[in-house]
Amino acid sequence: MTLAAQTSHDPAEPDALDEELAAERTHLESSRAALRVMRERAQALFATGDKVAGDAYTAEQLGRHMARRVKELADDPTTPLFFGRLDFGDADPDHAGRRYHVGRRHVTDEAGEPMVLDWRAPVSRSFYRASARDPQGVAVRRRFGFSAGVLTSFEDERLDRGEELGTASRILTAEIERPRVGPMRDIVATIQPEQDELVRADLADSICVQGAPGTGKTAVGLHRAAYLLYVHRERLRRAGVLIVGPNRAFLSYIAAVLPALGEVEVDQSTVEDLVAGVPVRAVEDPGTAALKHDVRMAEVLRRAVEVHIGEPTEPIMVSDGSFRWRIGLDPLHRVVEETRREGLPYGTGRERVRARVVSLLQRQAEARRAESPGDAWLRRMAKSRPVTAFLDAVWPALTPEGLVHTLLSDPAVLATAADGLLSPEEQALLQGRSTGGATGTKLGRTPKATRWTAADAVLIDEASGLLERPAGYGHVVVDEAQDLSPMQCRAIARRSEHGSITLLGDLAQGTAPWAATDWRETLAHLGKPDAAVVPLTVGFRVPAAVVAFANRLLPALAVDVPPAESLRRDGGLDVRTVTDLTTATVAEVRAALAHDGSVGVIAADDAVDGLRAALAAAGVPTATADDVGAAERVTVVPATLVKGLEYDHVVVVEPAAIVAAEPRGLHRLYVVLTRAVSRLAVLHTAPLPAPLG
Ligand SMILES: Nc1ncnc2c1ncn2[C@@H]1O[C@H](COP(=O)(O)OP(=O)(O)OP(=O)(O)O)[C@@H](O)[C@H]1O
Repeated sequence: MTLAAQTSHDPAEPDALDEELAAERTHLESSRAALRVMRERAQALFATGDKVAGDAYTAEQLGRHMARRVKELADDPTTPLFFGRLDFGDADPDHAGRRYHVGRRHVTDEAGEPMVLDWRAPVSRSFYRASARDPQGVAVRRRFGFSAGVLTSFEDERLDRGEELGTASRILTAEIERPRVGPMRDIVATIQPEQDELVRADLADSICVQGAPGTGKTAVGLHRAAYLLYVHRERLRRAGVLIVGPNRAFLSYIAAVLPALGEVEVDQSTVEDLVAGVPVRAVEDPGTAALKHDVRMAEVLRRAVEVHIGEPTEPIMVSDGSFRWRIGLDPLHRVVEETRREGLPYGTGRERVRARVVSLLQRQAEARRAESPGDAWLRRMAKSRPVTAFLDAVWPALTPEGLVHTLLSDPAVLATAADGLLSPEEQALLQGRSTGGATGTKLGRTPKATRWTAADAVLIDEASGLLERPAGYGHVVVDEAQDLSPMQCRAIARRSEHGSITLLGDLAQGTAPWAATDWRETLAHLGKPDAAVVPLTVGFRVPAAVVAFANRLLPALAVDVPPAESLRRDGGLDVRTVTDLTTATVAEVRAALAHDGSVGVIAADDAVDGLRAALAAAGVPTATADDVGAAERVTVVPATLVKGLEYDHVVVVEPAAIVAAEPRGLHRLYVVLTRAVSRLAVLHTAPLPAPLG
């Protein structure tokens, strides 16, 4: 094997370079050995954990902690332990003359000296941000090139001599142009300065990233999660971090990134799963769904809850066996009114009323007996029949399903709650009176017997938030956020009320009927109206020629987004009229398989099965989009599932059919055309949609 050692600006003797490379390899080997020792120690502690811990609870806590620690210290032989090095100059006050290797996690030797610094450590920031203009004390920045875990090259920038490569770095270029296979990988080695600024934003800051396809939004979101977990370990471990993605195929595509960065405890969910309080067993017409996702429904639901709070009509008389106690109407009015004014979630309010009633009883008992009744007495009174009957009259217990069930089934209840908010036609639509109940919610006599739709689940989640506040996350990353409905935003807002969010999206890729056209509105629904909207404009995925082709659609998409510039000058675009789509697809896939990398065939949803069958018949096995670990190199993906994914070679089959399949079909086509990493082939029999023709 030849060692392709290279420096960019400092041609030195090849022998010296080989020596340097050899030294770096030695450092890599000893770092790996040190990591092994760290892991073995953790494992040993894990094994003896229950012997050293005092009690079962401590043992379990310790066991869990050690299990996590062992996982965090896993070493993947195919990913390099470090990817960069910083040599500080003599003048730096803190790090004068020091040299640090920067990698995926801290590795220390037996004496506790650092061998590799975590990329998230404060010093490592200079690896991403130092420049010739602002060297931040760094004399030399070195980047390493790897192939299958073997260190093959390095590239130096002498920042102290004003040298800087920026995006001209050969190692960056190689990483970007690398043929893609399998799931998404981390980008720690090549995070760009403007991305790093977002990754390292303060935990308190909510931010919204508007970026064209392939500008690294998903990558930024995942790395920010990893960064925040590093800096605020304890707090975020308690509060939790959540990643929200558009569908399960996408989540499985990104699932390996955080574990590769040593972060194994992050929740990942689709919005649908986040609000899955009830099973979804019915499908809805788009019009009714859009109405249920409309933000006015939040107010309808709030009112529907509020009408349950009534006025006390009779005093409470309750006996404890020895005495009969009485609470008159006036104090009961005051209790209800005071609690109502506090604006608590309804369920919490009910318990607050109960507690206040009990404390009125307690005061009477104290006055009579000159001593305070015990806890058992208080509990008994709280659960006594007269107290519960009073609560049921003025503040009845509600369930979210019950509430939505009534709203969808009882015209009078809906009319009251929706008065001035929804037109009579809209109310009829909600209750399936205008569609004859052909699609949509299949109402049963009870909530349990009802077959709910996905939009019902969103309403039920809203109702549930009105009754009880859900446990929130410390930080939530929301990907493909342009497709969130106002009601879905509110579901996320409830879960991030006391935390911050990273919102990632591209208005041009909005395909939902309620897709955002202005980030400010989305942010307002998310409860973060003041979050900064930051653009990302450098594309790392799609070759320039393909971007130019896809961008012809932009004027027709009616969104105001900054155009992106592709870093990739390579790549190929081939748009062809064919006579038979199936035959042409099979031939195109065969040709693509001659190259390295993944092949994605993207077609209108209803064409997918046919294409898979044709490919199978031609001896080309294919995988489905949610099976990222599949051995097959070819995936056939329905257009509606391809958002956020990428393939090395993309074959788009019949764009006109993709556009015709849905109201925002042109936006969908824009998504579809921007999935290619190296080559895009567009095969069509029908004329191309107008903007492309
Ligand atoms: N700094 C970087 N260095 C190397 N690769 C990068 C960098 N930033 C992004 N990439 C790569 O570019 C590709 C696109 O990134 P990503 O999927 O995060 O983009 P996106 O903006 O979320 O795209 P989309 O809008 O299509 O969902 C990925 O393969 C990612 O690894």
